[in-house]
Amino acid sequence: MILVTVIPGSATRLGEVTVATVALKDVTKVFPDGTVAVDNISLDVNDGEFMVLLGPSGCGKSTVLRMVAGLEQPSSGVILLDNELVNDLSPRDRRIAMVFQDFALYPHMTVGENIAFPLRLSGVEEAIRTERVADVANALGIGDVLGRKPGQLSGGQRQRVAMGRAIIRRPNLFLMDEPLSNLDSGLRAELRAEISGLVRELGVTTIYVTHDQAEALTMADRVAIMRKGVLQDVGTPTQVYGRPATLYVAAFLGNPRMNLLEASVYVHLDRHVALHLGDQVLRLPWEDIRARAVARYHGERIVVGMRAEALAPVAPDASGEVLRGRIRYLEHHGHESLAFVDIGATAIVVDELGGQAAGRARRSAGSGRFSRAVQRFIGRAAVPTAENEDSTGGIRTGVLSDPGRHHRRPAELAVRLAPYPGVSAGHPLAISVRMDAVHFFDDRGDRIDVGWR
Ligand SMILES: Nc1ncnc2c1ncn2[C@@H]1O[C@H](COP(=O)(O)OP(=O)(O)OP(=O)(O)O)[C@@H](O)[C@H]1O
Repeated sequence: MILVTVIPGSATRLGEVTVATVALKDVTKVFPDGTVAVDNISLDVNDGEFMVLLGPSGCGKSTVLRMVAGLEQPSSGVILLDNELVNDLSPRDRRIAMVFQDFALYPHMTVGENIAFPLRLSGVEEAIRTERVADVANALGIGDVLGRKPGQLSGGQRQRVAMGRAIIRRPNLFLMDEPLSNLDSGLRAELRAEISGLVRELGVTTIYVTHDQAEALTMADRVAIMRKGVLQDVGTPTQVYGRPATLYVAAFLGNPRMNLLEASVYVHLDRHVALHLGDQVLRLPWEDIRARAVARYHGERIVVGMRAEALAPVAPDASGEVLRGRIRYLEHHGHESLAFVDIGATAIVVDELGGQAAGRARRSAGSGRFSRAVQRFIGRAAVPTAENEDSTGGIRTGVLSDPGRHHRRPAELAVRLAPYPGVSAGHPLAISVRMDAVHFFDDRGDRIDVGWR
């Protein structure tokens, strides 16, 4: 891997950037045809921070970036750069540099001339231009190709030249829109380390747009996850991965994807909260700090999320929180194999591009003896009503079955196994579940939790 070398002192010479913070407050963008590309987003980017906007195609990431750059006007809301309202400031007055996916270099100019071009436009004299081009090119590891034309460069080198041309202007703020998406995966991995290393050395506040979660999780100080113009979650990679705010974020991040299973909640006072997954039951002990929060959904359906790292194959007779099923199929990835196990439960499939989860159904106070006891115990009125307990005392449907928001299908639990295990499809598997690593989401798709980050 080629590392970015920013020699001591050169960062200051290259950088000389001033403080830049970005704040979007209640920003909405509705295009003339009625498309709501950005829906009431508020987001603060700190000075020197590397903020990644992540989401599927069409969720509004580029529109946010273009509004910060001044290329689009917000329909409502304000954009502040360094606490100054810039809604009406032209792009050129914002000291912003943008790097796009389809960066265009001038084919007839050398690398050096391409990088120097913005300085030439602003009338910087040649001696200073030459010195700054050398600094930037060395920092980007392209100092030895300054005399070449773009056609004589690799894709990665061309992208570095584009970066160099953006950096040389000493922007306060970098805006990057999928700058790596045209490159092959090996080069992408190499360049993402270089780019994040370089902008950190330079200390330039950066907003970086991508739909690639690996880029987001590896490069960002913080990640802002969008869906259909709406901000879903903002946090460090560890926060959004480890404690996703919504079902959507949980489903979007991670490989393999988080297992999301429909569970019926049944409270066993003082003992545990039972989570019924089809015919199988997991128990969340009362001692678990989240048990009371989950107990509020007694008699209802929630979504239980388990990443593959929360699951481990165990001996068939193992006790504790164990799910049992049969392997439906295996995927071999070289360093590991994934078993997809039919455990007779229902999976909730979140539509990446579709609407948000169902609106919260109103919960009414319980009326039965058991309900009242639970209510007293957990101190809330969110317990089953006569209508949602069936005649056998079992649990009836909650509100997760709104087909417009999610769809359901038989669950195939993704479980990590050693590479090429001596098992095949049809083989029974017992899987232990680390209950402390399980996530809970309500019918609206919001995290059920105590406290927050
Ligand atoms: N000028 C425009 N007029 C009407 N709709 C637009 C316009 N520009 C973008 N849109 C729409 O706004 C929504 C958000 O687009 P945007 O380009 O911001 O999404 P994105 O998340 O950056 O997607 P991608 O990753 O594919 O670039 C999309 O539905 C898009 O079709």
